Amino acid sequence: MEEKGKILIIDDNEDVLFALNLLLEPYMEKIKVTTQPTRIKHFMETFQPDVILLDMNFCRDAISGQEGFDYLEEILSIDPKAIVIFMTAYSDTEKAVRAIKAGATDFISKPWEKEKLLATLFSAVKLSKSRKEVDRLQEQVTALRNDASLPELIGESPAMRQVKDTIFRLSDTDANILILGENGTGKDLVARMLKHFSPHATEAFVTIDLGSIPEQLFESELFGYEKGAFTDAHKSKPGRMEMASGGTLFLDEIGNLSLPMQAKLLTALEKRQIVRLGAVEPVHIDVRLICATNAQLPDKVHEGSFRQDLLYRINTIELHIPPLRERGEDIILLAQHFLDTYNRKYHKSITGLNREARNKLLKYAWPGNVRELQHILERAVILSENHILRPEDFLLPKQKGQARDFDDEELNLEKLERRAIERALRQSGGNYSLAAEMLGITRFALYRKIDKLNL
Ligand SMILES: Nc1ncnc2c1ncn2[C@@H]1O[C@H](COP(=O)(O)OP(=O)(O)OP(=O)(O)O)[C@@H](O)[C@H]1O
Repeated sequence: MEEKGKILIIDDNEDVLFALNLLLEPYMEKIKVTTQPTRIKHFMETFQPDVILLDMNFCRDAISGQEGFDYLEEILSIDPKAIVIFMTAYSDTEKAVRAIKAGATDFISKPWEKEKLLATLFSAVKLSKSRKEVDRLQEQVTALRNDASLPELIGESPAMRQVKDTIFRLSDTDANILILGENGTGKDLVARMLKHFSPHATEAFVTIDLGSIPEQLFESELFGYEKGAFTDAHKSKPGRMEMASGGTLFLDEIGNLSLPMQAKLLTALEKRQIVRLGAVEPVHIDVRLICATNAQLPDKVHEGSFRQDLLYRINTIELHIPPLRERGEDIILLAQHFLDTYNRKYHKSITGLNREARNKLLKYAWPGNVRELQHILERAVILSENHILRPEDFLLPKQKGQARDFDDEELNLEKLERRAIERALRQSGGNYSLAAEMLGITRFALYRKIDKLNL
């Protein structure tokens, strides 16, 4: 079916306007007619026509067509992408050619042939709609690209070096990647890095946080909709998958997706096409998929709340981001990094953290990971009056599980020592010097104890 559009007709002859209105009414969405070309601007602003049908001569007996050219110029100065069709006298081919050169889209001759007139108008409406759609998509892509300022991924611990190596090794692939890690470990940042170092680096990067969109909006967000698909759909809108086409789609918190939505997502990924809500025709999509979750997806598969086939589709490569408590000195590197950031932001000049403050951060278990560290540093920078941050500048919540390693019942010294060493090694990310410092012994003494306890 041909697409209906809004047509503005400008002609000084009322009979022509009447006849055109009558003829076109069944085929068009809306029609406005006027004998006064001086009202062009008003109609363009209030009616926003898809196509303007413009007569060439307005003064009685005028034949030069110059007025038509003047009005065309005015229209294009208001909207350079306006679609204008000239109406010319039958024999005026020369003027018609001139009109196209001046920026008109097409012309029709008077008296018109109905079929030819309709065909010309339908293709003009189609052109207008696709121009508007392309404009909207381009705007969205530009906005998304500008948004992609990439912070540095800080970390030199073995676990983080491995993450960085994997990101670089994946730089020339298109494989679907599943990023796993606790909340706040940097999954979003890693997804952006993957895109930044991929063949799609300059294309769109579109994120959708499946944990935050209500179930009933899932389809319209992901697949888009056509005008009139539901009560509030006043105009058509592409979904996130369509916007990401040619680039990267980042599905955050994929573990939160309900089973019916998992089925819809899987179908779209398998068929590489989506159908907008209210549309009939499918749209081809070509996206590189990156997903992230803090959930144990294999457990969810086991209990029947996550589809095995969807897991296979999204986890071609799995990338594990370690919790902050296992990254040792990275905690200090990150603290220094956030200190610099917030010094700049709040115009402070705190130079660093003293030894006790560093130890306090190293011993804490960081359930909220890097995000929690970032907030703690921001608060410390704002509130501290010291030149160097001290332990009292960091108000760390008391942790429920903190005493578990040393529960009240346990008095056996060897067991206590073993647990303390194991915990220090875990928290230091396997760095012996740091673990020794945390335990308050020398590196040499630590080696001896590890040997004695057979750790
Ligand atoms: N290694 C890092 N270096 C620098 N900044 C980091 C690092 N890791 C995380 N951040 C910062 O910490 C904050 C939280 O990171 P991010 O949002 O990527 O975590 P996430 O794992 O996606 O969290 P969630 O699971 O809650 O979605 C962000 O401001 C991010 O820029």
